[in-house]
Amino acid sequence: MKILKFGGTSVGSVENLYKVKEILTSDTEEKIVVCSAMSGVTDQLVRLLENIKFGDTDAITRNLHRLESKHSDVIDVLIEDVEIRNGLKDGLSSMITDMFEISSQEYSEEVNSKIITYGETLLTYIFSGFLNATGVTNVLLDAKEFMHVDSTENPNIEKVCKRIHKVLDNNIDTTLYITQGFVCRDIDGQISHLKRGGSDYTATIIGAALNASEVQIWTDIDGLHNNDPRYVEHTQPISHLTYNEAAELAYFGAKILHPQTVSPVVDKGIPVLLKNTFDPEAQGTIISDKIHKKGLKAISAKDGITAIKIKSNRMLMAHGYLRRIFEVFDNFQTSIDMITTSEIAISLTIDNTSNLDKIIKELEGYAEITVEHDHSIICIVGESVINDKNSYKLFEILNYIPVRMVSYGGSNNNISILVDTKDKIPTLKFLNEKLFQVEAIAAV
Ligand SMILES: Nc1ncnc2c1ncn2[C@@H]1O[C@H](COP(=O)(O)OP(=O)(O)O)[C@@H](O)[C@H]1O
Ligand SMILES: N[C@@H](CC(=O)OP(=O)(O)O)C(=O)O
Repeated sequence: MKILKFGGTSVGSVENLYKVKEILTSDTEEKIVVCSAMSGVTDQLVRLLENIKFGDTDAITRNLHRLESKHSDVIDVLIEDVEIRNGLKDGLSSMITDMFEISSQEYSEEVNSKIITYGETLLTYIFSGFLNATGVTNVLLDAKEFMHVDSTENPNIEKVCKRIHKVLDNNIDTTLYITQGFVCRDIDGQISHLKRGGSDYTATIIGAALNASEVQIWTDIDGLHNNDPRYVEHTQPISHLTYNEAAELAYFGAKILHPQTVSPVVDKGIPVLLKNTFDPEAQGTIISDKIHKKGLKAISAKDGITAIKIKSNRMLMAHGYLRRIFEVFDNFQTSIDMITTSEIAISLTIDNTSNLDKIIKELEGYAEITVEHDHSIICIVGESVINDKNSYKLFEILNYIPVRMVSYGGSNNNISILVDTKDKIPTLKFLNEKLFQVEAIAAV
């Protein structure tokens, strides 16, 4: 059994859905296919949720009609048989009616999750219908029946395993299943959802639950590149990554992978392949526990970072001071990403600022606090990267860009620097040239 996940761009148009069909029919192995919403649809649903919050019924109506016609147009082009086409359109209309009903309710967490996951529901319904109509027999599974993850940080794989086996046992003659990414149920059985981009995580949770032979993540690029291709030219795909490397890169901003993607499959050693829907022959990236090459692999950047400097002469020669500071962050369930210390000051970074005011108020009781927003962590990753003979070159960045913090040696596999977000792109470009010897480089 293989798990294949197709992202928003891969299922974002009729033309692309044909490409996905080709990939699915290229072999006969048993597969579960996890699909995202068509690209742009989840963002549209986020806007719909704003309309619901403000009780803006005109905007809700406009939004839902736009959503219906977008999906209805896809059915028109995909399905030739009139009867099947009309049947699918009836189903679509009744889903939109359900959405109207939910949108008339008072806004709540459950309304939020029900609405925001509808993009996956609509797309999988149409795609499964299209495959069946064109002779590719499949069964559409409702992910809400088995994705009981309890807590998104710590999914209950055993529970998912039991439930998904039950669902599969009801369909033993099938070798192709289509299901939705992103949606799940929480510990109380309420409909919930994973974080944005979470369908990758759905795929690896299912992969772990079923002990799949591999999980394939199909997207619009030929694997994880050694730098962010949105900002840097001449990036290269990486053929092999370890789970550690992939987890660091995903956590520190490599958008191609949801940050939690690899965690469910690490213990079971299930490989994760990153493949390009638009170039299926390209090798892509294999993520596994095997170290193919040590040293520098890739650079990524995570935005939205806040730096906090905590300064106090009382730290001088005192013990127990760090513990008190960490306790404050712990009490407000705020995790710390980077940390550097001197004898009288500590600088640290957080990305979740929802409790920042309370944290500062408490810290101000015994230290002078300075807060700087809009920073980015630039992360240089590779197994034993700190021993790579080229790594020292990254410090030349200090000649050109004001670096706020440096973290070296916390792990052998990661060197991080903190810069103002306005310096992120020049930093990524500079490091690309220095570390990967790429000639084309923008002037810094
Ligand atoms: N290091 C990286 N390697 C590859 N792609 C990256 C990297 N960093 C950012 N990206 C971007 O991630 C995009 C894929 O994002 P993703 O959310 O996985 O798309 P989808 O879910 O629609 O398949 C790529 O088009 C690319 O621009
Ligand atoms: N549709 C959801 C979940 C997801 O994983 O999407 P994508 O695979 O397109 O990143 C989102 O936009 O967040």
